[in-house]
Amino acid sequence: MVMVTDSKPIIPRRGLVVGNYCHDVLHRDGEAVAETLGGAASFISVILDALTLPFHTVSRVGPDFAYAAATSNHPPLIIPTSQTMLFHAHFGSVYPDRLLNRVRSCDSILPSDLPDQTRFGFGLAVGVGGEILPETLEKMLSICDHVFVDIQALIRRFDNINGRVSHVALRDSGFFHLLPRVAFLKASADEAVFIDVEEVRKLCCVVVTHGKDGCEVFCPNGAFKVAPFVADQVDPTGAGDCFLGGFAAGIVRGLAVPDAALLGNFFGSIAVAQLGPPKLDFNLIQIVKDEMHKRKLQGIPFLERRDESPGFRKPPEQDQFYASLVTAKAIIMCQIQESGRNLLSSPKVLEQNNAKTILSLTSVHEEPIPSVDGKP
Ligand SMILES: Nc1ncnc2c1ncn2[C@@H]1O[C@H](COP(=O)(O)OP(=O)(O)OP(=O)(O)O)[C@@H](O)[C@H]1O
Ligand SMILES: O[C@H]1[C@H](O)[C@@H](O)[C@H](O)[C@@H](O)[C@H]1O
Repeated sequence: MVMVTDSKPIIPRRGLVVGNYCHDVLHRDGEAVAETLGGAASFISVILDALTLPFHTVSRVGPDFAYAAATSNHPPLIIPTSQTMLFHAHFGSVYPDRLLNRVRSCDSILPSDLPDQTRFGFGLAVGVGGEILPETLEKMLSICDHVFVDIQALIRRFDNINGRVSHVALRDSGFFHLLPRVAFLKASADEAVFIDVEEVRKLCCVVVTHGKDGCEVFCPNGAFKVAPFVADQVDPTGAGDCFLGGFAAGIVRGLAVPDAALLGNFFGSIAVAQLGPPKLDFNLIQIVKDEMHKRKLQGIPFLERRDESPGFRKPPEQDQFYASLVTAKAIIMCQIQESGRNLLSSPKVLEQNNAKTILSLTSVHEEPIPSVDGKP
C-alpha cells in the first residue's frame, strides 16, 4: 500500500504517459471501416490535453508511423529497426465481444527510455501490446508520485501465429509484486476475471469498467458503482482509455474518487460515439473544466482521502455534477456532429487531422438522470 508522506494540497504537476502508439484497422461486422491512430497513449493524450494537464509521453513506433502530425505535441520515439504496432479490431453484431489481433508488434519500452532527472506528479502505464516490461513499470513507480495502470498493459498475451489477444492471470503476469506501489488499477469487466478483486483491492484501488453500464470502484475501505452516460456506440475502441484519461485527470485535479469515476464514464461515453481518438473542442471542454473546478476538494491529497472514508462516499450534490456533464455532453456531441459534416466535405482537413477515419457520428440523446451510485 502506498504510504502517505505529504499532507500538502495536490498540485497537478506534470504527468508521464507510457505506452506505444499504434495503427488500428477497425472492422465492423467483418468489413474494414477505418484506419486510425490507436494506442491508449493517443486516446489519453486527447483527454489530458483538452483538460490542460501537462504531461510527457514515452512511446515507441517504427519509421512507418503514419500519424506524426496528429502526435506532434507528444512525439513518439521512432526506432529505425522497429515497426509500428498494428492491431486489427473486429466489432459489431457479429462480434458482440470485440476481437483483437496484434498483427505487428513494436519494440518494448525500456526503463532507459524514461527521463532520469525528472520527477512526475502522476504516471499512466498504458501499454497495449506487451511493450511495458516489469522493470519499466518499476522505474515509473520510482519517478512518479502516483501511478495509474491499465491492466491491459500487464496481462495481454499474443498468439504467435495470428496475434490473437488473450490474457494471463495477473498473479502470473510478472507485475503482481508491484501492485502495492500502484495507486489505481483499471480493468474492463472482461479483464477483471483475471484478477481476484477482493485480494487486489487490499493492495491498490481497482476500477472495473462495465461498458454501457458505467463502472465500479473497489478500494480497501469501500466499493461503489458509478452511473453511465447514454451513448450511441459506433466503435468501442478506446472507451477504456478515455475513461482512464478522464478518471486520472479528475483525481489529479483534486476530485473525490466517485466524481473522478463519473468523469471517466463521461469521456468513455464520448469515445464510443466516434471512430478513433475523440475530437474535442477546447472551448466546449471549458464547461467541463469549470464543473471540475467547482467540485474540487480543497487541501486533501487523494492518497490520504483513499485511507479515509470521505473520498469514497457519494459526494454531496453529485447528481448536479452528473446533470451538468449531461448538458456539456449534448453540446459537445452536437459540435462533433457538425465538425464531422465539415470534415467529410473537406478531405484536406481529414488529412491534416491525420485521422484516416470514416467518420460516423451519433445523434444526441436527452438523458434521464439516474442516481450516481447506480441505484434506481
Ligand atoms: N455503449 C456505451 N455507452 C455509454 N458509455 C460507455 C459505453 N461503452 C463504454 N462506455 C464508457 O466507457 C467506459 C469503458 O468502457 P469499457 O468497459 O467497454 O472499457 P474497455 O473494454 O476497456 O474499452 P476498450 O478496450 O475498448 O478501450 C465504461 O465504464 C463507460 O463509462
Ligand atoms: O488503439 C486501441 C486502444 O488503445 C485499446 O485500448 C486497445 O484495446 C487496442 O489494443 C488498441 O488497438
